[in-house]
Amino acid sequence: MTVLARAAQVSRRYGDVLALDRVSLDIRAGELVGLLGPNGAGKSTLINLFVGLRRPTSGTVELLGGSPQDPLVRQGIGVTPQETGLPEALRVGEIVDFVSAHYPRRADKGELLARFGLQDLARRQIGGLSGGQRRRLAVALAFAGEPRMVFLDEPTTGLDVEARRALWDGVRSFHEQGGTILLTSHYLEEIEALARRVIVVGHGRVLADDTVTAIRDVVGTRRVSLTAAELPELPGVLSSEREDGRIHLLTADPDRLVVELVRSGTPFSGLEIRPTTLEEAFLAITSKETADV
Ligand SMILES: Nc1ncnc2c1ncn2[C@@H]1O[C@H](COP(=O)(O)OP(=O)(O)OP(=O)(O)O)[C@@H](O)[C@H]1O
Repeated sequence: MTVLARAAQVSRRYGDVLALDRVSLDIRAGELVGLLGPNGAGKSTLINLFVGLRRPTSGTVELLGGSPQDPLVRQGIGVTPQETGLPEALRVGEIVDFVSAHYPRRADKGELLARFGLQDLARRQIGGLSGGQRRRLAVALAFAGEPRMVFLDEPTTGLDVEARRALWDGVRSFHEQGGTILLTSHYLEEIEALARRVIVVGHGRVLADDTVTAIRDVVGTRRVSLTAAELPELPGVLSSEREDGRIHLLTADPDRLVVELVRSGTPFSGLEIRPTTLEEAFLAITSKETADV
């Protein structure tokens, strides 16, 4: 299938900060892909490279078979950055006309607004919109030029449940008509609602690139921490580390682990079980895979 966006061994530095570290990935036509990762993981940087707002320090980025720096290539994409400032005095319909005028192909204004639940607001000034309505409008504008591919950086931040669903419906309908989308989120739940493929990034690297189901299994791990001199062999331990006299174990089945620990008669204290953060889960598993090789 045609590759619409490709990063090959891409690194990006901001001074001393290595925001992306040799990232390689392909997004093919018709895919809806979620980019998942904690704050500072490098998600926005990757989007900015794909849409031509920044250049890589090393490696190459391709967009629609050309360069993201080429304005003609960029006419084939739509973007909603994390933060947008829209002119307050313009009406909703006017800004849609203004943005569409930059593209050779234009979405039908009525349909576009309806797709994002904004059909009754075409004559409203932007200054009179609620925060959620503004965000939906900013996302709708990414679709104004009938793009082949759309990039959405945290599209639903600050939206309530209803507005989030309206936005998801809009994104889904574009995808059902064959559109390609890359969106970022901090939440697996959000990506799960939309995408099948999820790319997890942390510390500027791709930690996993898999189906949402596979990622969900990994993220479902728990961290069991305790103080003990020695531990016997325990079932289902994905990784273990010692830190300041404490032992931290990662497992998908903490109940079984604790039952076996008690059965073993090993003295321990200070037992704690908590969900792992996405980053912990992936870093532990990736470092385990590397150690196993
Ligand atoms: N213009 C910049 N100047 C200096 N450092 C930057 C700049 N932009 C990003 N960074 C740094 O690069 C790293 C990656 O940032 P990036 O915004 O890509 O992460 P992110 O995954 O999008 O985070 P968030 O979820 O918070 O938006 C961070 O350490 C950030 O501080």
